[in-house]
Amino acid sequence: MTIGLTTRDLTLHLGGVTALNEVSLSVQPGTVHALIGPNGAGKTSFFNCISGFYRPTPESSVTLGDDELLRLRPDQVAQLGVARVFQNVELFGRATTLQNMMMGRHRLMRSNLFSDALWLGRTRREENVHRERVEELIEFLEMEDVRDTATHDLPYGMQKRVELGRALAMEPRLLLLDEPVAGMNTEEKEDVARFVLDIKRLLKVTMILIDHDMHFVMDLADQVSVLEFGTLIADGSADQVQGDPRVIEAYLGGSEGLDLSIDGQDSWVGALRR
Ligand SMILES: Nc1ncnc2c1ncn2[C@@H]1O[C@H](COP(=O)(O)OP(=O)(O)OP(=O)(O)O)[C@@H](O)[C@H]1O
Repeated sequence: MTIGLTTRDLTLHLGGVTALNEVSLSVQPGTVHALIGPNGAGKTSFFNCISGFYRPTPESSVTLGDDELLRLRPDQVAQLGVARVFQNVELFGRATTLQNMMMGRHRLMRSNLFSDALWLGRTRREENVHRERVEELIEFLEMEDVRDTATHDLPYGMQKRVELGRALAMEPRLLLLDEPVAGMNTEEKEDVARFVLDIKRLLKVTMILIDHDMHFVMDLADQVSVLEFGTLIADGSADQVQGDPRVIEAYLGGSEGLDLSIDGQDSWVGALRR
């Protein structure tokens, strides 16, 4: 079932800094929801709160469907179907694409070492089912050519794709994408954009996306939330947010500009959508 996420008064103190200040927002089921903001705005902190790595104030609430996520451990949050693709590559480099993706099936595997010893047959059957699912995902992400390649031998863009595959292998209900196209060339970005649209359309997974590439974000996101100094300053469609004076000020007032110019041309993700 497609599921949404709601935060109420999400507040996080880190040392002397209020990294998140009463952030209340709703991520609609089956949508791509972007979270943007200048450096230090609180985006990564937001993900860390959802994932169970950080402890927000007791008044805060984060619900996934009917489940309250706060006060759960990261492994318990993962069990509820929240998967995350991290900013840095976090693969087992000597393991192959297939092996790395099989690790994503861990939360879905019922067998453990003890039952393995007693029920070899069942374990083998279970392993086959997981293997089949991973093979389907390898096809979905067009990685057949590299399925048996050690991931440290793959180009950066392909390593990121394996990570996406491992997260999808968890059969998540919510996928957190932390700067998925940082450091990628245009072609690699186009691939990621295409896969994000396919994940939404075909797998119907709800996604929250953090990225500094505004073309990528604005073209993909159904809804955009903007943070500044831990406070939610705008929330709406890409068009609404881009025209919001507070958002423009937040970016232009900082060291980085919000570069939304597309050189008079249609954007590349826009072209993909047609
Ligand atoms: N471990 C920490 N201890 C103390 N302060 C922290 C810690 N991590 C982050 N902060 C502070 O919390 C605030 C929010 O940081 P966060 O990393 O969430 O921002 P961000 O929007 O993800 O930034 P970026 O775009 O640079 O990744 C910043 O002021 C940051 O300096």
